[in-house]
Amino acid sequence: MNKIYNPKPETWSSILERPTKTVDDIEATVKEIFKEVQKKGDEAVAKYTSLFDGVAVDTMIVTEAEIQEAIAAVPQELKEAIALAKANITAFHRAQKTERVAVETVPGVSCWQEKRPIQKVGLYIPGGTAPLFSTVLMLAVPAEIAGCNEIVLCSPPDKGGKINPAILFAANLCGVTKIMKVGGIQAIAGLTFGTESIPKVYKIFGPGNQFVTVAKQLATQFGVAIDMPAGPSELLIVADDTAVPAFVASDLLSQAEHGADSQVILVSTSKKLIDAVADEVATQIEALPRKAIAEKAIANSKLIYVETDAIALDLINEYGPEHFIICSEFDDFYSNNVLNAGSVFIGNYTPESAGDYASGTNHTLPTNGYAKNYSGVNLDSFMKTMTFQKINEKGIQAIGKAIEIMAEAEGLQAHKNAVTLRLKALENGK
Ligand SMILES: NC(=O)c1ccc[n+]([C@@H]2O[C@H](COP(=O)([O-])OP(=O)(O)OC[C@H]3O[C@@H](n4cnc5c(N)ncnc54)[C@H](O)[C@@H]3O)[C@@H](O)[C@H]2O)c1
Ligand SMILES: N[C@H](CO)Cc1c[nH]c[nH+]1
Ligand SMILES: [Zn+2]
Repeated sequence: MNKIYNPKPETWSSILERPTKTVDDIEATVKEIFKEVQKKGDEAVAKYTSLFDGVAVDTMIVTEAEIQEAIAAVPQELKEAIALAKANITAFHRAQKTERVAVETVPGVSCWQEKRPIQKVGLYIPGGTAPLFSTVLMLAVPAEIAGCNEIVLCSPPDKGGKINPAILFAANLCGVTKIMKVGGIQAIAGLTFGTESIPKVYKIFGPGNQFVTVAKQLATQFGVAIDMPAGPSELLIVADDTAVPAFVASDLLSQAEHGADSQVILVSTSKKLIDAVADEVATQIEALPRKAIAEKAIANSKLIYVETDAIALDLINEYGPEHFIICSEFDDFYSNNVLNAGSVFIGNYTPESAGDYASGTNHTLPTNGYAKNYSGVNLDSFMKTMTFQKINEKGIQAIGKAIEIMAEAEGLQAHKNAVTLRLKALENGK
């Protein structure tokens, strides 16, 4: 791992550059696939599934028989673990429901705000190198709590043309209404335009590799909303001598094993800790089944020494990590002052994996610095906020004049008239 000591602030952005491909590299492919799916529907989707996933599927739609087969195939122990995770995710997301906000701004003018579910949502579940059934819980649980009535799930088929049984089990458990064997750019294009088999949706959710992430961003140009750009996983840990090097190394490796383009960073005010963590990473990586993947991510990763916690905090806020672990004597300082992070994990006994699976928080989070301007998935992601107003005679008399003056000043006579007619009617006692 690269050790960097006291980097000057002007070098931070190049040191902290993500290893992901730039959007330009992928955009041309995404555009071409979108065009073809829009024109040819299922035929184009099947073509790209065969090209990128190396399999020809008879029908993209998962049947009830396949779901029942999957339910039978999932071991009882895993079913119980999924049930525990689902209960915690449900508890945390249900608690995010908010009351109606109502204010009488002036007597006779009532304004209120209410939330409504997004009716049709598409959930993308990654399946390229690992079948992320935990992501089903993270997306379908809040979708169901919000009251979305069409929940379409897409995930890439394996070489045998099947979706991992745990994904199907979790989807069935969490109220998904339609499951499709399709992944990558072609899945996002299908959800954007609709095909003979894939329903067109209003909003697309879920993480994925760079192809999926760029495709989601392009989907927004065709009127579909997305949760956020949630690309290759990343983790930044700030730790000092109160941290346990073996724990810190295990957390770094947990995100490094996601993909070669994942990025993990340690920031520390202790050179001793940096050395101990580097040794631990070298030892622990040897035993990992996904060592080859983790090694590539670790090669891009950094161990950064800084002199003070204040400098560390500035660097962290500039980076805006997807996940931020704090193992420091000054954990309050970091948790109170961090501005840019998708999800924060505090203390030696809060591994990042807890948020990935079962603490209750959502693991679908902004990457690539988007934690500066996007939230992770939460209950509100599946809802729209609508405002209402009801004005009585007294109310329109209170604000009518101001509206008339403002409409006149904007040169919008019809706007003014809509008020003037009412005010006159009231003056005339109508
Ligand atoms: N940010 C988050 O919240 C979060 C959560 C979970 C996972 N992740 C990330 O999700 C990613 C999952 O990636 P994955 O690859 O395992 O699964 P994936 O399902 O995202 O992507 C697999 C699909 O990519 C397509 N593809 C592969 N190579 C291609 C190419 N050369 N051209 C066009 N399309 C191609 C194929 O259609 C394949 O089905 C990882 O990077 C992981 O770090 C992020
Ligand atoms: N760490 C991933 C988000 O970046 C989520 C995940 C799912 N399974 C394991 N991890
Ligand atoms: Zn993870």
